[in-house]
Amino acid sequence: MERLIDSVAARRRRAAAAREAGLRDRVARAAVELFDQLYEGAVLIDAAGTVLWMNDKYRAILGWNGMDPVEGRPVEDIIPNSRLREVVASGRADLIDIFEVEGRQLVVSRIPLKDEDGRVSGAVGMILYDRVQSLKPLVDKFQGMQRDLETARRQLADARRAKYGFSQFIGNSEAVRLLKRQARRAAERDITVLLLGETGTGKEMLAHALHAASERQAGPMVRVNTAAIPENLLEAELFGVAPGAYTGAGNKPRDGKIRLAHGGTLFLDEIGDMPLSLQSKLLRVLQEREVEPLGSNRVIPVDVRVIAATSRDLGRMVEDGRFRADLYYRLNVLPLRLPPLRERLDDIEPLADALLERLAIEQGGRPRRLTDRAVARLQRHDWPGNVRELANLLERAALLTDEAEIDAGHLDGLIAAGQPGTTVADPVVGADPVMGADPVATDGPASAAETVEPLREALAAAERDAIRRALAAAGGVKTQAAKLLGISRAQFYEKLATHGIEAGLPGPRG
Ligand SMILES: Nc1ncnc2c1ncn2[C@@H]1O[C@H](COP(=O)(O)OP(=O)(O)OP(=O)(O)O)[C@@H](O)[C@H]1O
Repeated sequence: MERLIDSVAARRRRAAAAREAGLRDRVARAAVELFDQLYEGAVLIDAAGTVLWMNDKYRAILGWNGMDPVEGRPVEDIIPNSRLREVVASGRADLIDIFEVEGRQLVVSRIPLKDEDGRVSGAVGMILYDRVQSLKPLVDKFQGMQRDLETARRQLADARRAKYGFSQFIGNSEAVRLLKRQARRAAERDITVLLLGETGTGKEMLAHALHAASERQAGPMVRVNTAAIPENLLEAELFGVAPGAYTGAGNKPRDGKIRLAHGGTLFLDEIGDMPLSLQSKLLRVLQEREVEPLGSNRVIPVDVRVIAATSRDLGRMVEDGRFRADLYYRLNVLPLRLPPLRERLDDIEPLADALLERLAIEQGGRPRRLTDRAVARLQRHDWPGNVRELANLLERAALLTDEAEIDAGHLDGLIAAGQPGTTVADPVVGADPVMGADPVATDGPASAAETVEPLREALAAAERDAIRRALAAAGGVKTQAAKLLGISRAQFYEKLATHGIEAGLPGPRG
């Protein structure tokens, strides 16, 4: 009885298998017919790369002699440079490609065929379109867009690459040599660095050099200037935005600068200006190494090395409750102090030479030289705006004279015009802006024409004066000073940088 049941079951299984095989056969034939009708050309190969079938249209495109069979021959014998064998080997489809046959550009598609066990048993190649010429405008447009995208990507990558190395950080004084030694050691360790120094002492430049000498040099270097970004935009700028986080946020996520620095260095400039409300969120990034975009309930892991910089006294800000103590200790792992220019007068000459060379490259012509008296004059100034102020002064001095040498007389007036408390009238009445007020360094009596200051200089001096007064009135608080002047915080910060004014120390110096 059991044997009878077994043989009935076996017969049923055989009948089902035969039905399935028949069905598969019919489907395969229908598919081949469909290929033949739908496509400009179609070819089928087996796992060994042998042609099993090719439709007449493909044969015609190849100019194949109708008498010669293509079946049973290696696919490359029939279609030179065919890539169907690669599709068999990889098991991956080439959904769309442009392929040249007999000098004609064809739009083709290659798809692997798999058996029930998922093994690749062959491949089918289809010519989707054989008149690529008519697609040329579209293809050109696409290629153009791809080129633009590549250029934009390259430019962005360049902008995010470190701009300076240690060798460009000029200075032979003991203080700078020590700083560079410490910075080189810091670069090798993947730890947080805090750069402390007055405005224009080279904090940003050193941050770039640290990144360039670190293991992260191939990664991005992303700078955020906390003081230059309005408070209400800073959170989104730093942490990013989830889709639809607020009205107008759009429906695509926007990466913040912290995320953009992933794998590289995040340079937080003017960290002392970070609003208290964001300080705790930043602390979390440093502690947990993850960032939570605005309006998101998801955290994203980030791998960044943080370099922070400030011209403020962060310790004092902690005492005054304006900076979180826990964030301060997180940042202050390795503090590096950048000495002001007045503490390293010997560096002025090499710095000035390098800056004049840079000017000559930018503006063309040969670099100007400084006379000994000019160097001595520069060394008598106390440089509240440090190297940036020196660079601005040399640029203006170079504009004032066509001579190859810049002498003390060219510098006196410019230095006097930049002094705190100088008003528009001062240079003409008190100190001569061109020939100078210092009798020791003046080269001779000035003519009336020489005492007239270019309007640009006069306006700049007036602006500098107004900024200094506002800072003094606001007790050094930038936001307040910007308000007094009726300009935005960002504009105010830019002006400070342009004039080389150190915001923390308003009023006369030296
Ligand atoms: N040691 C140096 N060698 C050569 N150039 C320097 C040096 N220090 C500063 N500079 C130049 O001086 C200018 C100001 O430097 P930088 O912006 O790095 O200063 P900073 O301390 O970051 O200023 P701020 O605090 O105002 O942002 C830049 O043009 C920089 O190239």
